[in-house]
Amino acid sequence: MQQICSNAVEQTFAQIGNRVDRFELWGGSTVTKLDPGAEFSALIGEENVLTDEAARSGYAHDRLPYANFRAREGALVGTLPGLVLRPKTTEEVAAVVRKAGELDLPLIPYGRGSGVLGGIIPLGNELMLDVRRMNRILELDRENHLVTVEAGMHGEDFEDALNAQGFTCGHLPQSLTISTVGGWAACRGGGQESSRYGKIENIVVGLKAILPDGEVLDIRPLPKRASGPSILDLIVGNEGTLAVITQLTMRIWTLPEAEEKIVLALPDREAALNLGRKIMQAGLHPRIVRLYDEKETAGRTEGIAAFGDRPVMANIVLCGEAAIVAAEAVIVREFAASVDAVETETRPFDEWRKSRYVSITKQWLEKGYYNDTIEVTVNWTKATSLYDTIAARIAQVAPDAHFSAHWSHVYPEGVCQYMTIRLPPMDQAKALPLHAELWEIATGETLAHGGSIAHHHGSGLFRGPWMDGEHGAGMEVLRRIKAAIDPQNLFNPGKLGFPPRPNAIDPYRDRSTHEQ
Ligand SMILES: Cc1cc2nc3c(=O)[nH]c(=O)nc-3n(C[C@H](O)[C@H](O)[C@H](O)COP(=O)(O)OP(=O)(O)OC[C@H]3O[C@@H](n4cnc5c(N)ncnc54)[C@H](O)[C@@H]3O)c2cc1C
Repeated sequence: MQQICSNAVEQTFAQIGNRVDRFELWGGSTVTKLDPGAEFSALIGEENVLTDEAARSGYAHDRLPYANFRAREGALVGTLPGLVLRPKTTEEVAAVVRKAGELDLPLIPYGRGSGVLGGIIPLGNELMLDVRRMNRILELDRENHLVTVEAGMHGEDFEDALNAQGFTCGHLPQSLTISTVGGWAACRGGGQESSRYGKIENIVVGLKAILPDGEVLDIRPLPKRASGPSILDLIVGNEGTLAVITQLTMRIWTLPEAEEKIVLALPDREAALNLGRKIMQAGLHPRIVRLYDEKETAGRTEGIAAFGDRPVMANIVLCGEAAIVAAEAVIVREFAASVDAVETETRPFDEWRKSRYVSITKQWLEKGYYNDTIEVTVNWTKATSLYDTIAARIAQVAPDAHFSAHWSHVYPEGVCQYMTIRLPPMDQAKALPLHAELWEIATGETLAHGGSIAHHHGSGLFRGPWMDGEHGAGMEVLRRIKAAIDPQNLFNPGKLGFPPRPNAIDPYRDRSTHEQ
């Protein structure tokens, strides 16, 4: 499996890179020659159909690091979208989808392009369906603790509006300021407070979405059901391949009345992981659990003596009713003592909180580095071995590479390992295969450790080659569902390991030969 993945990714993206010029020439030409612009203008207004190249160029890729590396060299991974369409309502989305079906033109839903797996990259001049004009909160239901919001609403605006009413939705990704509510659900995202509020699939309880035939799917926001498999679960995480989400109904919570911050220095990573496990298995509800390896601890704790002989940091933050917070704090401190942790000043946490929505990737990119992040999940029993194995293998193949990790999404049964990999500035011809090899090591070892290849970033384009390894027979189930719901392959073709359209860039073209 590992070898397959390595070859697939390396060849796939090297190949796409080599073919870039051809695809740049294609940019917009096939679709704009057909000129369906007028047809869509009749549905959503001429001003909401963007045809010029400059506007379409802004939608050529998301924040997939590989695409950013290629962009540094002036190259595209895919094509430009044929047109950009900006509908305002669920009905307009339905009308656009029906028209796209009639014209047999594939489309890609677009939130704010903050995805990091290439989910919105057009592979053959797809229409880009920018949902950002759908940006209102439709209902705040205080009694049932639910909010209904349009999918294109800006994440930070949404959370700010809830806070102003005394609520939070509890989904606070690092990308809060650059993403949409619909994008969170489409990618099955996870926020920084997931240990208290859950991932987005625990928060979204109902939605409206448009299926590839233009039908409106309306999932009512009910507590729980036992009426067959969950359709909601099929749509949350579909990344635009099965449905365009137009509205979401989400749980909300009152803003917590009390908070307690506990910053700990621990002897090693194993102690930190044990602490996280104990906290979650005891049924506590911390809003933040952040466990850092030695490298990430060192970068955050300069000048704090406690980390001299205890080089690993844990930040635990409790919140809620004051009496519960006080009781949980007693238990956390008992657990901390049992793993030989020492409590220290809260400065590292306070500093993290101030910059919690700021990404450091851009600064590395600007300096010519190849920076990337990979988040996977694994059971507690395999967590230490997963880290050690990946760290050792990366050091072997790329001694100059940076590798570090933290664990900030914890569950009773296991943990998300969030890894940063970074290659120093070098020729791209050398860097890209090496970058692919680091991905193969991290992802292949995750599968070998029985883990999942993705915790919250989604799969998009880049993780396609590993989707069979991830799901086994389940991937064929997904392929059949996709083929049944979307027989024309209209919705975001070529993503999530699904087949691309004929004549589009096929990122999986050579995969079968590598599998032998
Ligand atoms: C610096 C940085 C930090 C990040 N931190 C986090 C984090 O903490 N947690 C986390 O979960 N993610 C994180 N991400 C990843 C990314 O921000 C999330 O995946 C986010 O949910 C994507 O939202 P978006 O609106 O930008 O979607 P886009 O990037 O526009 O789209 C992502 C995918 O979803 C599909 N899509 C978008 N909207 C819809 C819709 N309405 N209906 C159907 N499909 C749709 C697209 O077609 C695409 O496949 C981070 C990214 C960056 C760059």
